Amino acid sequence: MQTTTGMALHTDKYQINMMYAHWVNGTHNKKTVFEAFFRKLPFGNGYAVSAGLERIVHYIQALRFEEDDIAYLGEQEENYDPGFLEELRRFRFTGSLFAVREGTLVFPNEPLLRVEGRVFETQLIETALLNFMNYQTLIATKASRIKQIAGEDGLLEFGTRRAQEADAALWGARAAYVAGFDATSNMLAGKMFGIPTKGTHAHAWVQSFAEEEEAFERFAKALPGQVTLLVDTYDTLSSGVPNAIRIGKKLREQGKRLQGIRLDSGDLAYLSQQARIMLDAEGMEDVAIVASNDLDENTILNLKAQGAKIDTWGVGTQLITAADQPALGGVYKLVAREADGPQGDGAPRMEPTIKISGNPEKVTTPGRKDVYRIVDRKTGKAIADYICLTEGEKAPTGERLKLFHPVHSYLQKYVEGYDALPLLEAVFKDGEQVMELPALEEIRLFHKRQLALFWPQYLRKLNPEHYRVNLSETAWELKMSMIHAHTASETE
Ligand SMILES: Nc1ncnc2c1ncn2[C@@H]1O[C@H](COP(=O)(O)OP(=O)(O)OP(=O)(O)O)[C@@H](O)[C@H]1O
Ligand SMILES: O=P(O)(O)OC[C@H]1O[C@H](OP(=O)(O)OP(=O)(O)O)[C@H](O)[C@@H]1O
Ligand SMILES: O=C(O)c1cccnc1
Repeated sequence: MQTTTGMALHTDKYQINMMYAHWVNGTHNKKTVFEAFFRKLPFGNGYAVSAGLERIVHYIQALRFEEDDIAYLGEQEENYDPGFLEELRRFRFTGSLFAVREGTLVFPNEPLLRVEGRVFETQLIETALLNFMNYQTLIATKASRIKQIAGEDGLLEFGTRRAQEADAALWGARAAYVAGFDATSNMLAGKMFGIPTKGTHAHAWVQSFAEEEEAFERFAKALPGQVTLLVDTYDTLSSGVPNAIRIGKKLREQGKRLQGIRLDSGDLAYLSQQARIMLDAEGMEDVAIVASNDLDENTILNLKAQGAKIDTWGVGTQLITAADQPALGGVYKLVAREADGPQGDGAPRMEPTIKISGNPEKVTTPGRKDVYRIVDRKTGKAIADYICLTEGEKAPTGERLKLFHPVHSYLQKYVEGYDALPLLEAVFKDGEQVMELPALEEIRLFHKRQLALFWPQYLRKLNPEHYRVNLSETAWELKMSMIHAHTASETE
């Protein structure tokens, strides 16, 4: 389930077969550089929220082929050579990982991960890395959209029962918390990650007693400090709310307080307004109204526009399954490889590599790259992201900088008076973890600060402005020369 040990086989068979073919050819220790990025933002959003790194780190730390993995591989129809299986027995990740921090706002075509190492290991981990990065980034992005609309209202993650199995529920709850949700209903997620947990009660609680009022009373007696009553089992306004008010009064007499009521069906705008009037008439202005029922950012926005009196939103299915776009299309592409032929005495000589496609959006950008967030010193706001090669050119340092659109090169501009914040940070170097992972609260805060770096037009839910990700001139020229070299050799 949530374990990251024993996950060496959490990969596609073609990775094992490529590892094998490299081993047979004696090329398995050749150095490679891969970068992971996505091409299209989900949900029509203006940004995505990076997530998944913590799990990636745990996965890499624990990456070993256990004896039962080796035995299973030995049974495959490929009939792998025992020498290869022996090599897998000794397998350890010896490469380097550079990654953007969880909670970072990220954009299409910029590397979120850069993995460097022997092709034997960089190829193996592709599947798991994309699996973790794509799902968690998707859910963090969906949660961030909901948070943008909910503002300072409470947000509870209720998705577990509808999630695509247990891992999705747990890591999805964490991704939602990173992006601004306040609590989860999933107790294991609370225990594992330290996310605050919250819960009301279900219709079954009310149904298990003859009378709704009795059910409320018994619940309040058992949990006097934590009473949020679900008021829609029979009839919200004629039964649920009046009964909740009666319990609220009793609690008040005991010096306690009814925390809230929960609405879970019907017209949530109308019912919340009426319930608010009824509660306020009894001096219960401090009793919160919680709403749930297939909510997402659109229904929440709509309900707010209708003047719904809802303080806290419980969001499940739509968030945890990213229902309107159930996958993020992140990819992992080879950008540099160890050159053939004799190597010098020092580090291996690397050369860029490109993937050509008839679709210009799918042509990869060759070379080992870094990405910087260019922030205007005067406004403190991000202007654009800037991708440049790690070798053969200078990282941006504040002087006049030419920005290039990576696909439409005629789109260019110059910027000055900026800070260039590097987004990719070293997480592993030569197999050793060099970054201490931040605590979850720190990640959440970091995400909040990230949002403050962007003008609101990039953050709005509907038709946001397009934030630019640019290539350095040198990276652009390398890409063009490699495209030309390939197309020229094709026409020869
Ligand atoms: N005032 C409103 N404006 C827009 N959408 C609303 C409003 N009130 C509720 N909704 C949403 O409309 C949908 C109503 O779905 P549905 O008709 O299945 O629920 P219901 O009949 O009220 O409850 P259930 O079938 O769960 O008992 C939900 O997604 C809910 O969040
Ligand atoms: O609607 P979601 O955003 O997924 O939130 C979680 C839902 O789970 C519970 O419902 P339950 O499982 O009892 O089903 P029902 O209310 O949909 O009948 C709760 O009452 C919410 O309606
Ligand atoms: O605590 C709740 O109200 C809750 C938890 C999970 C799913 N729906 C509601």
